Amino acid sequence: MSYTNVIEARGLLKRYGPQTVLNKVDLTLPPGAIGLLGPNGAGKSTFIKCLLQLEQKDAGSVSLLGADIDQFGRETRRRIGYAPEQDCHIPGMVGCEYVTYCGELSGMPFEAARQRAHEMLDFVGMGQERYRKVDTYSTGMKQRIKIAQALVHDPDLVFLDEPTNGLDPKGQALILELIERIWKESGISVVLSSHLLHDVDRICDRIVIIAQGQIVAHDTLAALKSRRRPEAEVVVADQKERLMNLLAEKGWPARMLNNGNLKVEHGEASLNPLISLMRESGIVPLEIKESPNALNELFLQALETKREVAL
Ligand SMILES: Nc1ncnc2c1ncn2[C@@H]1O[C@H](COP(=O)(O)OP(=O)(O)OP(=O)(O)O)[C@@H](O)[C@H]1O
Repeated sequence: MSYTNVIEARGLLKRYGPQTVLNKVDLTLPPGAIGLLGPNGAGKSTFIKCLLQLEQKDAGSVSLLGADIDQFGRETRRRIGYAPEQDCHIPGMVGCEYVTYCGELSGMPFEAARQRAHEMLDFVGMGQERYRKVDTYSTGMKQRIKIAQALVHDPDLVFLDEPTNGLDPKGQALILELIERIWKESGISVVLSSHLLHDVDRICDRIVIIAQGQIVAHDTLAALKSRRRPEAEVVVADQKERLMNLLAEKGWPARMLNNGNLKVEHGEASLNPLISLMRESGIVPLEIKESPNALNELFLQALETKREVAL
């Protein structure tokens, strides 16, 4: 089946008891490296599980790779890989046996599955450890073997749920490098779920921010990074009241932040008019900071929403 979008969700609703975890999510995603970003408990894993029919949705429709999951769920799953957030290995099994077995579960004949398993274990950088029981692996190795099993059947789309969890910065960087290659070198679309902005910022070309079961932002990384609110934070040592008055005369709303700095909605394409105003008035700024790009700002807002709900 041909497709333009790898994921299309319409009105996706999921409740656990009284809690609405996905609140009528609408989302259309073309092929690519997609970052699903949100604070802990935002609903990322539940979203992935509902798409993969590991959890039953309460309402809405979903198409993956152009096929409605309610009609073609089983067939579609063969073309999709999944590395869950939790450990998913089979206790007592050796690494290469386990990945081979996952290939067979996806319908591959044993020989083909074994060959492809070794290729994927090479890809994720597993050496002789592949002949050891997975139970003895370090966290980094377990994350890598989860990626190998998700790719063994050569899917068109792969979901990686928090694949950098529990890793030190070096381990995180290694995993992110691997994930970047999945899309760039193999053309397999990747949905990378993370609560870390840095993860998705580095390697995803499209970002979805989810908070409290709702999509709060969805755009290309480039668009989110270039979108800036015409605001600035001004640090001045004195004359704050005078500056506030000058800004009000100019028609630029300003407010004093808790740290004593002034937040100015200057509405201009650059900081130059604000700098000129201050220079002409003889007020010397210690620093003028542009507002963060939309990606940072939206993610901070998502974190903030989460915190407010927790209080
Ligand atoms: N099986 C379940 N039964 C009841 N509540 C659940 C279940 N699974 C998840 N939840 C709740 O649904 C909400 C969303 O959880 P989910 O795991 O989807 O979030 P997440 O964004 O993946 O978070 P994290 O980054 O911590 O993995 C949370 O409040 C969680 O407690």
